Amino acid sequence: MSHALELKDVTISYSDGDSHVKALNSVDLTVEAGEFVAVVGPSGSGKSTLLAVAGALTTPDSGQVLVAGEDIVPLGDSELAQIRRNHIGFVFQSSGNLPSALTAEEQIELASKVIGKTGRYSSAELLEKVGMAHRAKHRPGSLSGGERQRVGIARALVGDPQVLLVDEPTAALDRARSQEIVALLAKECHDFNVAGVMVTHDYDVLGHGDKVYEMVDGRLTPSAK
Ligand SMILES: Nc1ncnc2c1ncn2[C@@H]1O[C@H](COP(=O)(O)OP(=O)(O)OP(=O)(O)O)[C@@H](O)[C@H]1O
Repeated sequence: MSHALELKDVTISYSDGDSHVKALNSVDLTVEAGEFVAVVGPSGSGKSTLLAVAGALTTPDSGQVLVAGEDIVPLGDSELAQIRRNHIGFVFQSSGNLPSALTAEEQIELASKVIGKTGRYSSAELLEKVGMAHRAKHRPGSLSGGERQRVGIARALVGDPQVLLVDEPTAALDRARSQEIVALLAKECHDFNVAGVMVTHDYDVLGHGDKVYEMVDGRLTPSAK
């Protein structure tokens, strides 16, 4: 059986004039279906690069990135776009990028149209799962930061992705809301059988990870919660 997501010996470097940075330095990571992994590290340590590589947005210099058993590194742009549409959901920092004119329900329906499939659950069911059924007709302007994040999570789960990539989900939230949102992310990964990877600065939310890794200067190592 293949793993839902696997990075093997992945390296990517950037040059900027005289300086040369290994944003990812021989990174290995395996995430199983239904597992929620947290990656913590300081600014500039390579966390966003890790998500970009795992999410078929950036091709590494070397190594393998296997999504549902397929190495995506050799693929071209249109095939990578297909991998993103079919297999990967993204949750962003504050879900501030939700179109302001659309209700919560319409946000989910739009995402479904964009990827061209619905998946197991209707938009109403997805909103129910993230505790937002009662706010389905509300637009982002009348939702709190935590509620917007819940809509962002439901939107990322449209179409049954195998991998959920989460970038600093608590950046715009207070402490209590941060705990709720990360607990919800972990629960949805377990319930939807999705391989989740969350990158964060926030040490307080690491307890929700089934596994925790630390990123320092492009190197990923297992860590205690
Ligand atoms: N496109 C790029 N061109 C040049 N350097 C880059 C590029 N992307 C990332 N880097 C460099 O690679 C390193 C890792 O960056 P990355 O954004 O992955 O870190 P991060 O841990 O996500 O940081 P933050 O928490 O501040 O978002 C940094 O030194 C950054 O300056």
